[in-house]
Amino acid sequence: MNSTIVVVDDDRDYLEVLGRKLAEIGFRQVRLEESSVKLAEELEDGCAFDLALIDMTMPDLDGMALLERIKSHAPSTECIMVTAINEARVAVECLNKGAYDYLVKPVATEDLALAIKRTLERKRLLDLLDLDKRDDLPKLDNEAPFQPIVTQSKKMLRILKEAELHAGSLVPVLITGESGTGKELLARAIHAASPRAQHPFTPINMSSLTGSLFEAEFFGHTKGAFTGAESGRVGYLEYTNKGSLFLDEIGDLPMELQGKLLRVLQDGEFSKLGSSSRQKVDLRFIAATNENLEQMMAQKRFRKDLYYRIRGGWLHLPPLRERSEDIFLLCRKFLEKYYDVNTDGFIEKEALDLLMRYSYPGNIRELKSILQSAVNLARGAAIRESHLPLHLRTAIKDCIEEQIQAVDSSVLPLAEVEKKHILKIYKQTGENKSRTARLLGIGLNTLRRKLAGYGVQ
Ligand SMILES: Nc1ncnc2c1ncn2[C@@H]1O[C@H](COP(=O)(O)OP(=O)(O)OP(=O)(O)O)[C@@H](O)[C@H]1O
Repeated sequence: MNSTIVVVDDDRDYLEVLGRKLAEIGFRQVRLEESSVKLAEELEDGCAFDLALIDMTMPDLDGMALLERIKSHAPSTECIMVTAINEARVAVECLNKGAYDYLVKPVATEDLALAIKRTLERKRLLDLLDLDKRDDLPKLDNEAPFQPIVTQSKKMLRILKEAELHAGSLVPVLITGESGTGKELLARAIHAASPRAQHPFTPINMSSLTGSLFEAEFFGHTKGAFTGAESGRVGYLEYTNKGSLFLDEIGDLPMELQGKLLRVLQDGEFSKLGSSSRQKVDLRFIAATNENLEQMMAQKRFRKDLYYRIRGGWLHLPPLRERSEDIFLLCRKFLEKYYDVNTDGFIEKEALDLLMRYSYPGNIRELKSILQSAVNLARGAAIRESHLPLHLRTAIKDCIEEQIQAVDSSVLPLAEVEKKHILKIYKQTGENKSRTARLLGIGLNTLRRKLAGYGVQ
């Protein structure tokens, strides 16, 4: 596991005992420290850990004094006190001073694992709350898993930090966003940043599942389970054991299969087709959709219990048109295979202008395919306007004309201009009220009121 832990105890033998137990539980980043004074100095110099396991009785600086110093200099380090004396007064004092838990020696591995799990879960929740309050941009602790996601958008960088915080825990994560915004890429990054990174990541397209396929695909089957089952087959659940299951397009899962999926999520147990024995699996679930699940629930097309089960953490990816600062970076990333992107000449200014102004209904996937086609047409030369698809050039020309008309219509009363604009966007979104409200930056109720005023239901 990726959390950083420091254990402080002046008794070298006990330090090593705890070190071994932590390795057994799966923690890899553990520091064993005999000197509480040395650790306090380092923490005061800015060093931080996710968790400190602190012995109470130590010479020079005892556990209680170290706890106080940690809470004033590195408050985000959670502390668990470890003591030889089981005394309620001492325990209460430690908790009052900011320790999260209190363990009595000798500590059983299961108790240690449980206390650490609870403490790190609380830390994750506090870090998530803190993220909402902060104005500065949070840094990723482990950048490598998120490297494939190219972005400099502040919105996106905050989402990546949130994703990193969820990655360390077991909570199911729901990723929403329009098609092509990078939901699968983010799901892969969460898996890679999680303690499960060495185990399988299995993407499943839920829209392709039918009633009979669901069980065969998820549970697998034994030899002879049904006509034609000439050999046994391992299903997604068994294959992915200890890894992450990516439930893509979950909004497209037929209602009759949602109950079956819910049972899988709740029980973590299943029986192969053709077998009566139950098998247990240890899985992390990540789901994604470009549907509005809340709307689907209101229309009774998506089960509420399943929704709350999959939405432990919720990450919503903004469309590319809301992070246009990423367009140039993405162009560089997608073209670096074919061009020397360190020189300015790989794409002509007019072509870049068009790419920067386009609205990308297909998001990053669309940008990628536009560039792939442009590379083919340019045959090694810099990409020019004429290498870009006609629909993109036309869309931008139309948009410029509309802007000119909008200026011409400045003699219209303001209410009339507003009405025209709202109705235009409403039409462009296929009469989708939520999207229209989001694009216009107004509340859904305000939009409904205005549409009703224009005689649109
Ligand atoms: N920030 C990014 N940086 C680099 N490549 C990206 C980024 N976001 C998306 N991509 C690329 O864009 C393409 C679409 O991404 P992805 O499949 O993850 O989107 P999606 O939201 O899951 O789409 P859908 O809803 O259609 O399944 C992929 O080739 C992916 O690698």
